[in-house]
Amino acid sequence: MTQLTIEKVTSRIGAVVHGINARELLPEAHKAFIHDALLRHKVIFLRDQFLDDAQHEMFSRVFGDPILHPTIPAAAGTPYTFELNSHNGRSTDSWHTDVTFVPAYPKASILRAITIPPYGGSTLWANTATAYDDLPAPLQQLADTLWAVHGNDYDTNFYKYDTRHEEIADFRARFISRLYETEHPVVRVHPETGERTLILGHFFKEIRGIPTQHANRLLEIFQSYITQIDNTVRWNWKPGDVAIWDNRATQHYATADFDTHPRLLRRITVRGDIPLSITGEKSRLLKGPDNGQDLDH
Ligand SMILES: O=C(O)CCC(=O)C(=O)O
Ligand SMILES: [Fe+2]
Repeated sequence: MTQLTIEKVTSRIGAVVHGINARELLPEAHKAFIHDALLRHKVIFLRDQFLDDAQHEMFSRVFGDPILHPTIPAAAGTPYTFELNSHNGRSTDSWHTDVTFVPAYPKASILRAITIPPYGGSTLWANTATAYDDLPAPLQQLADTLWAVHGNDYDTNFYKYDTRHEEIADFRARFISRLYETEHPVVRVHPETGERTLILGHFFKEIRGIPTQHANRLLEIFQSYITQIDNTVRWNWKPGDVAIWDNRATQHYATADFDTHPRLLRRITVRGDIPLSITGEKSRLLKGPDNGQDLDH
C-alpha cells in the first residue's frame, strides 16, 4: 500500500496529503489517515486527482453522508454536487462557514478544481479553534456566553455586488427561496476533537440581547482573531486539486481577483451534527420549513 505523507502548509492550518488516489475506493487505513489529518490540520489538500462527479461523491463518503444545499439544487445530472461557476469575476469573497443558517450545518466540504483562471481565484481558510485559543481570557469568557442568530438572507456578500445585475439578483432569489434562521452558541465544542471553536462568519445576523450596532462591533472583534493573516492559509489552485475542510473548525474566503476569466469548481458537503455550547445546550432552528439538512433528493 502506498505510504501516505503529510506536508504542512502553515503552522496553524492546512496540509497537503501525498499518496492518496481519491479516484479509487480507499483502503481503510487511508480513510483513517486522511480523517485524522483533517481533524488535526482543518483543511487538507490533494493534488492531481481529476475526479469526475461520481468519484467525487464516492470520495466524499469517506467523511460522511453527502447532503443537498437547503435551497440551491444539485448541478444537473448529479445527486449532490454544488457548482461554483464564475464568468463575471465574482466569487464568495467574504469569510464564512458553510450553511450556518441551519442547526446541523455540514461537517465537511470537499471541493474540486476544474477550471482555474490564469491568475487569482485563490481560496483562504482560517482556523476557528486557534482563533478561540488566541482570545484573551475575558473575551473567551464573553464569547462562551453569547448566542448568535444566523440567516440565509444575509447581505454582506450580495450587496457588495450590484443586485440590479440579473445574474446576482437571480442567484440571491434562489438562495433565499426558503428562509432559514438558526440560533447558535458563538462557541461550540467540536464533537470529535473537544476543541472550542467560534461559529460566526457572513450568515451572522445578530447577537441575542445586544443591540445590532454593538453586536456588529463584537463580531468584528471576534472575526479579527479568526482572519488575522497568521491564522489562515491561502491555496492557489491547480486543476485536479481537491480541498477538504472541517466546516466545524474553519471559515473560508474565495478571492475575486481573476477579472472575468472562467473559474469552475464543484463541491460536495457532508452531514454535520447539531452544535453544542460549552454547557451542552443545542443550536436551535428559529425559522425554516425543516432543519434544512434532512432533504432527500
Ligand atoms: O469558490 C471557492 O473557492 C469556494 C467557495 C465557497 O465558499 C465554497 O465552496 O463553499
Ligand atoms: Fe463556502
